[in-house]
Amino acid sequence: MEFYLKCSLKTSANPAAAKAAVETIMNQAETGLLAKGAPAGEGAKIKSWSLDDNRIHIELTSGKHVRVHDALMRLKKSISEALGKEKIGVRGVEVEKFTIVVSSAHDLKNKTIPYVKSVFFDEIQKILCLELDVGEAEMKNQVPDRILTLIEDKLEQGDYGAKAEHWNLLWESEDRPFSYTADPTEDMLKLGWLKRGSGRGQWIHGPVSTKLFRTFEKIVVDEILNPLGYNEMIFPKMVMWDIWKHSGHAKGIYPEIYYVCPPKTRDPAYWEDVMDYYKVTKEVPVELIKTKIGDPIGGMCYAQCPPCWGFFQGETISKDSLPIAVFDRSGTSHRYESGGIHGIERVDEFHRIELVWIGTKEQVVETTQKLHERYMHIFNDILDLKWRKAWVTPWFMAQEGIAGIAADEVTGTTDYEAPLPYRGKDGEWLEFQNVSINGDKYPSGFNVKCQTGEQLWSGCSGVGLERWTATFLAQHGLDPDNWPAEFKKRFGEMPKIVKFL
Ligand SMILES: Nc1ncnc2c1ncn2[C@@H]1O[C@H](COS(=O)(=O)NC(=O)[C@@H](N)CO)[C@@H](O)[C@H]1O
Ligand SMILES: [Zn+2]
Repeated sequence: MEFYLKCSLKTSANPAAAKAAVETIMNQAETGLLAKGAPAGEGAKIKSWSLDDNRIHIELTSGKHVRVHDALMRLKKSISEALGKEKIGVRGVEVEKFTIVVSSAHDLKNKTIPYVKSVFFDEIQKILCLELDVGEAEMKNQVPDRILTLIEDKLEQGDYGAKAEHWNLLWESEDRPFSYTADPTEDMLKLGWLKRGSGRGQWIHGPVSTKLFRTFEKIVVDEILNPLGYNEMIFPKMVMWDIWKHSGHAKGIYPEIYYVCPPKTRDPAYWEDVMDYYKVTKEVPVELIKTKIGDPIGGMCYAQCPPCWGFFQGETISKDSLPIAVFDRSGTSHRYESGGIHGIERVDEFHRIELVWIGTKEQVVETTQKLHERYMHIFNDILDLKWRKAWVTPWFMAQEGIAGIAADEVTGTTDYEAPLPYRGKDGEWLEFQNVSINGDKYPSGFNVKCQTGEQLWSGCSGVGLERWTATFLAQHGLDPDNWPAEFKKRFGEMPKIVKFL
């Protein structure tokens, strides 16, 4: 990897008066200024420098240590001091050429990258040459470093063939016969348990399917949350960009967010023309409305746990408060899912119980283990499911568009999956929930510290109620007489169904 920078420092007057001082700085730089922080001999190098009547021209090269833009800032600081003594000021930096060369087996697919003027792939030398379009501000703000990281991620994604999901079987329950093999959503519609909402991937749950959701929720409360001491919180459901910047979601969830825009003003007079248009035409003037709403402030709840970190952000948590175990079930999550008509197993608006636990690495690993044990009890002894667990790409990496698995063998996501008999013997299994150890990602992302100074870790688990319902009914059918006794007794009486004529 090689960085190259050709630039000049603009001076308020002819720098000739300080030539000797500049010469000394340049001569000592490679063993001093530009070597600091780099392994021996791997600092930045000065390829050339010269003075003219109001500029100091500099050419720099570097490897990945003391990169040329950092090297320039160091030189600029020291030259400014020297020029200052001659009452000459440095008036900024002009970049003539900034290139980064990295070795690469193949070209980049998408070459439009912010602040990148051109991308050239040399097939023979197997190198990728990037020409950047950056100024002093971008160099100070480490934009070249982020561009390099982005390129390395893209090249790696290319190797994985985009999003190759990682999947390793951990455990599978006993096989069991399935007496019911129809699509539960179809039968729920026929029986009037639910109806499609008017929104894409949206459902209206009648009393029966709602009671199913609430029974699953009650099982989670009675079998997990109360016994393990989880306290309920209410996480915000409209998520601001700032949260997703800290959680990492701002790197990759744009294709699936339901965006939220505020009105430009709440003054009714401003909206009168919209109201009049509707009253006269009975049509909502969407084009007109688009001119009257502000920029998106964020989006509807997507991963459910990120907004809870606003509660801990910037704090130091006392040792005796750890481990923290909380959950949220205060509202819906929204994802602009893939097209096509799905049953309730894949919806745009869904209901999830999100568990979050925070502590030292040991506490988080122990809490996670206890959770897996409780889920094992629920799925085997109460819901009597056929199901399995698999170690997969951590959910937070997948949501940042990164494939592969986490660095250490502890951080990662366990997907809970079940077969849906109506999909047939080789049908795709459905992920009905997951449990993740998220490592230090969120405490670091939100700057949350522990009184003892140990690195905080966290975990989370998303219980999808549509997914539990789809799985449970797909395997047991809609007739309560065929439901496992342990579930049936918790469900109780079937609610009165609204009859449509
Ligand atoms: N489109 C969807 N429809 C129904 N349920 C969904 C949908 N997307 C996710 N879920 C539910 O939410 C669970 C967790 O979603 S996840 O993206 O895998 N993981 C996260 O977002 C983590 N924050 C844990 O919730 C899934 O296992 C599933 O049960
Ligand atoms: Zn989560």
